[in-house]
Amino acid sequence: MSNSGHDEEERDSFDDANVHLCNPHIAGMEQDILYHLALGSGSHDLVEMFSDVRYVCMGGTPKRMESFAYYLMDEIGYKLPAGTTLLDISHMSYRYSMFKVGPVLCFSHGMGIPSVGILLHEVIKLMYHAQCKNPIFFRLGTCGGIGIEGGNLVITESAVDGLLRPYLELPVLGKLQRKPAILDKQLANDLKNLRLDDDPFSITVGKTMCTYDFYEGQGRLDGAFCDYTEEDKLNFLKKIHKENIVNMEMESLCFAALCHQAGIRGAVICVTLLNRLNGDQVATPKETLSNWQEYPQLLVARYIKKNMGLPVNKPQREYPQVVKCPKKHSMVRQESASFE
Ligand SMILES: O=P(O)(O)O[C@@H]1C[C@H](O)[C@@H](CO)O1
Ligand SMILES: O=c1cc[nH]c(=O)[nH]1
Repeated sequence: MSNSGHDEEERDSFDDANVHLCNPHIAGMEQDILYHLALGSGSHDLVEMFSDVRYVCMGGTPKRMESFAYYLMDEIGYKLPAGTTLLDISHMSYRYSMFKVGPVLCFSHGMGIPSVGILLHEVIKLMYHAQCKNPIFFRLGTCGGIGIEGGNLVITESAVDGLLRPYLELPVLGKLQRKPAILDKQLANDLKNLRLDDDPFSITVGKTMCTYDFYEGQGRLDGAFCDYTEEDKLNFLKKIHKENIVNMEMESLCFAALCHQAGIRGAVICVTLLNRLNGDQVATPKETLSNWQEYPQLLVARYIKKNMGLPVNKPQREYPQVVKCPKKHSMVRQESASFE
């Protein structure tokens, strides 16, 4: 049995397999309206529009995903049909954004489990209706590092909730359902191995704590409410760090659980915005943050290019280098003069 919950023979047959839905009702429906994407199996020719999709990339903001779509176009050498521009395919939904670059679909998923969960239901159904073969899903996010300085990458090995439980718990028809939050270990390792010596970031593979809130849920002292001390906070962060939890964000649990349930290989790659052992506020200049947000994109673009048989290259532009310090949880960043 592989870590995706499917045995190797089953996995091999996935390589050319359509996405199957664990829902007997959909096949019998006259049409399926993907309401939050402003698409439908009756209103759109989903096979014509999307059957060539092999990679689904998602992240919090529309801007990040649009930039990623443009970056991918350059990287994979994809040309838009003459006279057309990159369109937000689901702009009529006013909920999520969606861009297609050849075999890659890029979505914004908003913040938190409810938002990414709705998107994932509809994207998984889209893959099914479009008869996509064995798509791979990536979340390209931001996170708070635990013992890792800002501007480095974490690839999630497995996700836990705020109580360190490795499943998504969802009330369904008045009962709690538990969906195991398992990610593909091979995919995580393959991504990690794509780091190049010149890269300005380190990559850590470890456990991610996925919370329902950015402030109290992540033990911050700077929310509108707080009834614990700095010592309480640090004790908690150090305790979970000992359990190999290396970052906190707000979507990985649901992403892992729904990908696993659908039999889809998935990976979560987040850039750290700060080391939570040193503080709570995200005080890094915006320009630096937007540079850091490109790091997960570099790695995922490399994975896609390698899979497509294209050469993998080092970053095409200069990024500031990380300088390691001897102190345990500490690294300082050497800002390049042209950068700030
Ligand atoms: O993909 P993003 O950068 O939105 O993910 C993290 C988790 C929350 O959605 C958000 C909090 O700032 O950032
Ligand atoms: O600390 C952080 C930073 C980004 N996203 C989070 O959820 N937490």
